[in-house]
Amino acid sequence: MPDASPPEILAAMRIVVDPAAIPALPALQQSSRILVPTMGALHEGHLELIRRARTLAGPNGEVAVSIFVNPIQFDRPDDLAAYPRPLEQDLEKCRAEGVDLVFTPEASSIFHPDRSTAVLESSLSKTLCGATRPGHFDGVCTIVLKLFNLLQPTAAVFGEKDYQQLAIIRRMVRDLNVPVEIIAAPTVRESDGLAMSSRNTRLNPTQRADAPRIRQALLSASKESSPEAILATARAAIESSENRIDYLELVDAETLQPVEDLSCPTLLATAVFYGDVRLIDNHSIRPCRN
Ligand SMILES: Nc1ncnc2c1ncn2[C@@H]1O[C@H](COP(=O)(O)OP(=O)(O)OP(=O)(O)O)[C@@H](O)[C@H]1O
Ligand SMILES: CC(C)(CO)[C@@H](O)C(=O)[O-]
Ligand code: BAL
Repeated sequence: MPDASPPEILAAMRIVVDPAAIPALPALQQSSRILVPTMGALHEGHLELIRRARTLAGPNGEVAVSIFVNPIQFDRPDDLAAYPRPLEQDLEKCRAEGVDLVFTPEASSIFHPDRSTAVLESSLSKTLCGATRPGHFDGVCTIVLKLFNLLQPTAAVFGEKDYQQLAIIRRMVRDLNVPVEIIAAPTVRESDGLAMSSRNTRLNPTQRADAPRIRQALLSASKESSPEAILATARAAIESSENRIDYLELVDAETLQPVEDLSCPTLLATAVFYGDVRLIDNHSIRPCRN
């Protein structure tokens, strides 16, 4: 019996707030659901992730986007309070990209008041952002696993701007046998090289004009031939009267531990404060030298 629904209704994007109302993944035709987890305030970086998901899902698969500012991954209450939440604009952007399902729950429906279980990663999360944002990646792993359990995606797309997050999610999926394929997408940048980030909107004009130095510094320093020279060059090029370096490290691209030489693929990674706005960026140094 043919479906009598008009095509515009068939194509409508579903917006789900209540976790209990998440539609099941149809078993036969729509066998894939590709999830893009976000905290909203969507920009071109997110939209590239969504386009990647759309391509992977194909015409019969589903693209799901979660928009949830996850309170348990914030180490500073002021950062959580100031996080931008332009939900209506986000929904319009998702519609324009052909997203099938947006999941945008309330924190109260996600976290039981009496919750006592979390996902803790104990190796990759000890350096870089994990060292300066205590508990951050426990919060990320816990919400991502909950999103996977709720939405049952076949695959999920994450950005390389959050390189450490991507590595930790891959580790979690491996260690806990989570049946979700993890797809990485490259960092999308403004025309002056600044990595797109929802927090960029909180920079004042002077800070915004200064911030591209982060990317320029990582690129120029990576031409140096020793870890010491790379770090010294990057530090000198990032530092300005507008900012404060939270961390700047050269780590093994796989273990995320600091390196003493350049014999393996490495990652030059930094977090930089402009006032109370914290920006991150990284640059992979390949191929192996020495
Ligand atoms: N510039 C970017 N290029 C590619 N992916 C990105 C970019 N910015 C964010 N992402 C990815 O989008 C997903 C959701 O990230 P999130 O919602 O935290 O956005 P964000 O811009 O990183 O915000 P912020 O860093 O201010 O928290 C993550 O997988 C993240 O890596
Ligand atoms: C993966 C994520 C959506 C979990 O809250 C968040 O850490 C982010 O936006 O990168
Ligand atoms: N994309 C990183 C999320 C956070 O800063 O909490």
